[in-house]
Amino acid sequence: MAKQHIFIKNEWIYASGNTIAVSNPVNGKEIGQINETSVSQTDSAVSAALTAFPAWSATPAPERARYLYAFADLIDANLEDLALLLTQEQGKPLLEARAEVSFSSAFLRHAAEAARRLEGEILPGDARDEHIMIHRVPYGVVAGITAWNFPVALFTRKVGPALVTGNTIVIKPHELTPLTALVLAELARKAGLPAGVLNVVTGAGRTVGEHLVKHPDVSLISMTGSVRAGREIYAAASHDIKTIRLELGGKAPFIVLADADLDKAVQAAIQAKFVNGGQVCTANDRMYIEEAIYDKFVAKFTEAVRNLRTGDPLEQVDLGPRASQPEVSKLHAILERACRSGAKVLLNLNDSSGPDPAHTNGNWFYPAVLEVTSNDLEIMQEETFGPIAPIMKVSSLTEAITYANQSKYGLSAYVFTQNNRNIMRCVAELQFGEIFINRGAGESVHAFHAGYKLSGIGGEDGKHGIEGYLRKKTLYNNFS
Ligand SMILES: NC(=O)C1=CN([C@@H]2O[C@H](COP(=O)(O)OP(=O)(O)OC[C@H]3O[C@@H](n4cnc5c(N)ncnc54)[C@H](O)[C@@H]3O)[C@@H](O)[C@H]2O)C=CC1
Ligand SMILES: O=C(O)[C@@H](O)[C@@H]1OC[C@H](O)[C@H]1O
Repeated sequence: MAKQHIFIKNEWIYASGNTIAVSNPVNGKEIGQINETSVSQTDSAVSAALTAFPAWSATPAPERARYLYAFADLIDANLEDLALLLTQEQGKPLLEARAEVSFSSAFLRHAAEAARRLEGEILPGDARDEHIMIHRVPYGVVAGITAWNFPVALFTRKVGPALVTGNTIVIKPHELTPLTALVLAELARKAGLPAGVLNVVTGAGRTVGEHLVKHPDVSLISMTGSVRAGREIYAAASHDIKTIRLELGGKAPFIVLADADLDKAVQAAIQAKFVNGGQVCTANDRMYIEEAIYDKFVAKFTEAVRNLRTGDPLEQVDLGPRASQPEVSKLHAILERACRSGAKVLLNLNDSSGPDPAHTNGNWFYPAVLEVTSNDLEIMQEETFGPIAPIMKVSSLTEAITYANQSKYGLSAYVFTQNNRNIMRCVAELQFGEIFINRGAGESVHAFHAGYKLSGIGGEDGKHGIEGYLRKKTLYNNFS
C-alpha cells in the first residue's frame, strides 16, 4: 500500500490530486501524505462499486458475512499496529485507540450476524389467488463519509451494514485522519473481498466528498460529521432525491439529581466529558446538578479534573492533543467568549499547564471547568467538541429537563437518579434519541444510535441500522 494511493477495485492507484500532509497532533510532525482523488478517479471508484454490485448483491448473505468475519479477524490480528497509527494520526490515548479498534471489529461481526435476518414478508392478497411479497433489497452503491474523531470505528460502522445487505461502497475518510482507512482497505483486500465491493478515496469534503455525494450512480449516502457538512450533503443529495443517513453533532445534557450515587455520577461525568478528549458527539457537554448536592458535586468533579493527565497519548495519560490546530483555536475562543458572557472559571488547566517542551508544536488544549447561571450562553447551546465542562445549578428535575430540551441538538443525554419515577419521566420528556441512565458514554453495537433535531437523520447500529441499508420492493403475485 504505497503513499498517496487510493483503493479502487482491490488495486492501489496513485491519486492524481494535490498532496495533503497528515501530521501527528502531538508535535505537528508529518507522518504521511494523501493526495486528493481526482474527479475521474472518484468516478472510477463509483464505477467499480457499480460494476461489482450485481454479483455482490446476488451473493448469498451468509457468504457475504464470511468476508466480514474474515475482515474482522484481520483487524483483531493487526490491532496494535492499527491502534498505534490511529493514535499517531488522531491523537487519542493508545488505550482508547486499542478500544476503538476492538469496537470496529465488533461492528463488522454484528453486521455479519445479521446475514440470516434479512427478512421479507408475505401477505395475503385482497384478490383471490394473489400473494403480496415485500422484499428487502440493497440500494446499490453507498457513499460512506466519516469524521476524524473515530476514523476506524466509523469506517466499519458503515462498511459492515452496507456490505452484509448486498450494497457496495465507496468510503471517504476525513482528510485529517485518512491513513487508518487505507490500512483497513488493505485488510479488507486480504480478507478476500471481491474487487469493487469496497473502495476508498481520499481528499477534502467540499471537493471529493461533494462529487461523491452528487454522483448519479451513488444511491445512498451515510455520513458522520458536523452539522455544517451534514447540511451541505443534504442539499447536494436533494437534486437526485437520494437517500441519506446523517450522524451529526450533539450537545448532551448531564443531569444529576439529589438522590444520585454521587461518586458514580462524578466518575461518569468525567468519563463522558473527557473520553477522546471530549471529541465525541455524545460527550457530556453541559451539566445540570440539583442544588442539594451542587456544592459537593462541583468540588468532587473539579478535583477529579485537576488530576487529569494531558500529554503524549503513547504514555499513561487521560487526554491527548486536539486533532488539529483549528480545534485548539476554536476552544480558546469558546472559553474566552464564555468568560466574557458571565461564566465563572472554577478551573482552567490552560493557565497552569504549558505544553511539555517535547510537544511545543502540538495541538494542546487543557481541561477547564466553568460555572454558569444562564442556559442561553453559547457554551450551553453550541457543541464544544472539547474538554470544557460547564456546570449549572437546577432546582428540580423539571427545571433540568426544561433546560436540557432547550437545544437545537437531540442526540444523547445522561441522567443520574435512583428514583424510577424520575427515570420514566426522563424517557417521556427528554427530546433525545439516546438516553444513558446512571452510566457514562459508549454505545453498544446492537443498540441504535440516532439523533433528533440537528443531530441527524436515519441512525446507525443494531437491527435498525442494518435496515437502513435496505429498501423495500413490493410484489403482487397473482396466480389465478
Ligand atoms: N453524531 C455522530 O455520531 C458524530 C458527529 N460528529 C460531529 O462532527 C464534527 C466534527 O467532526 P468533523 O469530521 O470535523 O466534521 P466535518 O463535518 O468537517 O467532516 C466530516 C466528513 O464530511 C466530509 N465533508 C465535509 N464537508 C462536506 C461536503 N460539503 N460534502 C461532502 N462531504 C463533506 C469531510 O471531508 C469528512 O469526511 C462535530 O460537530 C461532531 O459532533 C463527529 C463524529 C460522530
Ligand atoms: O460518533 C461518535 O462520536 C460516537 O458515536 C462514537 O463513534 C464511535 C464510538 O464508538 C462512539 O462512541
